[in-house]
Amino acid sequence: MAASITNPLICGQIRLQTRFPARALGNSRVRVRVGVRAAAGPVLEKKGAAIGVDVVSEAELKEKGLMGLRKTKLVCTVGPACSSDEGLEKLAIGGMNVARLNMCHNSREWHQRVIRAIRRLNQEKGFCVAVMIDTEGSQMHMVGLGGDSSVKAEDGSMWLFTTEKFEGYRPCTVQVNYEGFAEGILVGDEVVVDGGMATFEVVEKVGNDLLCKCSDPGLLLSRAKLSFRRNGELVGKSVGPPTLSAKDWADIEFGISEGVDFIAVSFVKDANDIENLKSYLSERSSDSIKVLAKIESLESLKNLLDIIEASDGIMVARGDLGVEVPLEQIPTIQEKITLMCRQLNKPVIIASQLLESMVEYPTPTRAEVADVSQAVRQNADALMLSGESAVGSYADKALSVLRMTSGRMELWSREENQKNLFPPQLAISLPDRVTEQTCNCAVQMANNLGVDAIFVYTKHGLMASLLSRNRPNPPVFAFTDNANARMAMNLNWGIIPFELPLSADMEINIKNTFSLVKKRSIVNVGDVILVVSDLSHSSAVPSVFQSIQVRTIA
Ligand SMILES: Nc1ncnc2c1ncn2[C@@H]1O[C@H](COP(=O)(O)OP(=O)(O)O)[C@@H](O)[C@H]1O
Ligand SMILES: C=C(OP(=O)(O)O)C(=O)O
Ligand SMILES: [K+]
Ligand SMILES: [Mg+2]
Repeated sequence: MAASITNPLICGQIRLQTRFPARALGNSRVRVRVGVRAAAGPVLEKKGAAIGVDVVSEAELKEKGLMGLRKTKLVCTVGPACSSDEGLEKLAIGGMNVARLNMCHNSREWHQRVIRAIRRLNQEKGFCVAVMIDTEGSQMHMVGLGGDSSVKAEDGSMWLFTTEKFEGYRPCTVQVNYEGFAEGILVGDEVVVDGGMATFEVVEKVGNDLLCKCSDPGLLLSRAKLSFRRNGELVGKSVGPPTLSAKDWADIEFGISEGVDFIAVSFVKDANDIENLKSYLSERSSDSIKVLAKIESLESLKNLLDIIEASDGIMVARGDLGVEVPLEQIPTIQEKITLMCRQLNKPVIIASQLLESMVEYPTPTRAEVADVSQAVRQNADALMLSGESAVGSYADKALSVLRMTSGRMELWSREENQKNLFPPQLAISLPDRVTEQTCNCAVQMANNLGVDAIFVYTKHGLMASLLSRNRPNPPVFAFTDNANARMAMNLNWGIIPFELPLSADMEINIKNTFSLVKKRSIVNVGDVILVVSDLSHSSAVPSVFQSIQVRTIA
């Protein structure tokens, strides 16, 4: 590995000394406005093709400069409120990096139309929106209440939990969706409804059913979630349906055939759930699809480290998580998961209720903006909208609130980032450790020198993600010749992916990309670029030659 600084004289110019400190703090050329230009978005011209960068990043760059580029990625759930071609285009213009399709809702034909519309927009208009499907997941839950939206369970009342199927409502009887729900359950165990809305004690096993006494009264909502506790501890995996149901597998098959970029797995229990899906994708030659684990159950919290290691990324699914654990624990769990993901170099999405009030209202609450800011401050890779974009009337505004709020917090955080430059060592083998160290040092150098951008040439996005992991001040432009890698990088903090043919000769790549980005005024003469690569350095030296170089756009 060689860390060579090309042309130190150019980089050491006085110009840099006077100009850089301000820039390193983001003061120069950066305008993060809180006003809303959101709904309309920037003026876009479709010319992304030759250099393989999306029109939205390019427009943002022209408007705000290199240091003003947004780092936090945005995921939008597509539902009836935004699924038209116009609705999707508005979200794309507004900065949606990933479209999420929740397979709980709507038909496969409906989802297929949306996926194809997104692909068409990407192709015809130069966006780069990745597609994520989110499995329904099989959870143990109540089945209907015969039309009632809720029923009250009184203290001491006796209830039958049964798998018998019937129409309508029978007093004090709860239908359960999963046949084997009572297997392994003992008299004295507790049935917990919606994480504690109401609790029952098992008094008798009657065939496959459970006779229970209400020990903590409360409301039962239709489709309320059921779990079991023994001596205060959750009763584990052997009880309840498998993580991926037959319908989920059919949805995954659909995702493979539509060539989606991400599959988010609901109610993951342990690393096996993820490993099974990944090996299936591999057998189907679809291992370019990234598998995200949704952390939304107590069980997943118990196996957190293994799950994160097994997956390609994590979603902190606060909606269901908040049903399983006391709400006051969610903020610390979120922070812990976010930190672990960064240490293990996996992108993390913070999801659910970020701007919940915007499902109905055109402005967020102060508390919601604070919650969004906190997630950005924690350095989450991505933020997600659910109902705000799927069914709300203000999808574009909600997206713009995410955009503006994250931009503002990123700017403020930049100064502080300097203090967190050294994450723990990750790799064990020497070659991997070299890559990791190269990226750590590169970011330290980039921040200290206050360079204008980091350029990385990457086959699968690994080096780009290792740079992103260090949360550098300047943007990371990741050049890849792999379309899947480009889409996957849509979830990585601070990376702007470019897709274009790469040569085995690094010098050619550097010359080519420098000239292309200059021609498009993405960078200007005099801009200082830190270049990182692990592609072979020259055709005369075919072996991998990792290097960090600092070059000036001439
Ligand atoms: N494809 C869809 N079709 C209809 N409604 C949807 C769709 N996707 C999401 N929604 C609605 O948007 C809301 C929020 O989305 P999400 O958080 O993904 O779902 P849920 O709350 O059901 O887990 C849900 O209440 C759901 O009704
Ligand atoms: C994102 C979540 O999952 P879903 O919307 O599928 O319930 C959640 O529970 O927060
Ligand atoms: K889901
Ligand atoms: Mg959920």
